[in-house]
Amino acid sequence: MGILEKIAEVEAEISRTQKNKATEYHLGLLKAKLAKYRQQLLEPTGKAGAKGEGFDVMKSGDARVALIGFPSVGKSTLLSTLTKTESECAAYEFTTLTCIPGVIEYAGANIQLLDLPGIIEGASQGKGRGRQVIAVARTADLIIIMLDAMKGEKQKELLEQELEAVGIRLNREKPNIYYKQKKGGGISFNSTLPLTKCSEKMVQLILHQYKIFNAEILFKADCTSDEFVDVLLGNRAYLPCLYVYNKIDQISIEEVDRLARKPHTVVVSCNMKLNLDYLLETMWEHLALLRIYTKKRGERPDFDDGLILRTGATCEHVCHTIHRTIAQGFKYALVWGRSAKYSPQRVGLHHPMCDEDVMQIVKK
Ligand SMILES: Nc1nc2c(ncn2[C@@H]2O[C@H](COP(=O)(O)OP(=O)(O)OP(=O)(O)O)[C@@H](O)[C@H]2O)c(=O)[nH]1
Ligand SMILES: [K+]
Ligand SMILES: [Mg+2]
Repeated sequence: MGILEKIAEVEAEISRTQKNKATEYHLGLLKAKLAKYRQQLLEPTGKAGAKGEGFDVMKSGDARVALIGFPSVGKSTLLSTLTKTESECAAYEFTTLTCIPGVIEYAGANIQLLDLPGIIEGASQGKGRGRQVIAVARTADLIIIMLDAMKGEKQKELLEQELEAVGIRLNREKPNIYYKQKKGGGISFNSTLPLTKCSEKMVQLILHQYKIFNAEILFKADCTSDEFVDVLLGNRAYLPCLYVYNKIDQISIEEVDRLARKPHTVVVSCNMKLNLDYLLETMWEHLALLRIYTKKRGERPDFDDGLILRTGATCEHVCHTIHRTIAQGFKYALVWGRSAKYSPQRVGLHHPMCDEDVMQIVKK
């Protein structure tokens, strides 16, 4: 039996099985099995083939945003509208057959926007160019799921399933579980709080299925067994996602209002250029990039020429962005802004920076 049939079989069994206390372990195990098969599907062992499968587009700029959606929802129209790049747009499906990069200049940052071919149901299993599109999506800092406002709900669900199936987790934190495989000593299981969605027994059964008999596990949050499997398999991508409903010129104002209130959602019309400014603003918020302004002693900072860094960046990251040798001669830095307890605060290399901080480096 091929891997696809195995997957189909387990999926069928999951949907046949009623969800209740008695079937809890059985279902948990089935889901762990499913995750295992999908893993095998994505990373065929031995032969190369999976590698280099994506479209080779160089990363450039400060961040990368990938446009994912069914055919003809308006992905290329959006790229052509927001960037100087033209990507062919047409009323027929699968107009775009490869990855087309464009650049959005916003708040002093260069954001790479990638137009991609439309994907369809079954993409994660290799239908159409789905696998390649998804491979690119994994490399993005933000995913935009573009939807046709007329058929958004169904499309949204299907796309989420496709991305989920290949280990992409949208708008979710990495589960707070410590896991380490060991050479001996059996399974050591602990949790820092009472667990309501998973249990030691469940974890043992799952590990058994993966033929793991020695490991250390510490649940630091009330996670589910699915989340444990995610940590166990390890190659999950936790990415922010924005849902963009396009073609709102085609639906009623009440419907526009309803869609606009959903979380992580922006409604637009690319053809009519409606709400695109708000889309850029929300995109920027979801990327959560930091703008850091440096200054020399006795001089004013240059607010037109900031450095762009990622969330979680420290003083050390700022140094590296300026030049790779700066951190070596670093004594301390003075920081003005939201990350400082008082302005200026004297900080070390590990100081976490905030958006729009001003920094002055003092050398040894
Ligand atoms: N009514 C309406 N039509 C739009 C809007 N934006 C795009 N379209 C139309 O939708 C059709 C498809 O647009 P594309 O940009 O080619 O869509 P795509 O998602 O790139 O499609 P593929 O590359 O085939 O996956 C074109 O005929 C566009 O003119 C919009 O805001 N409103
Ligand atoms: K199209
Ligand atoms: Mg297109």
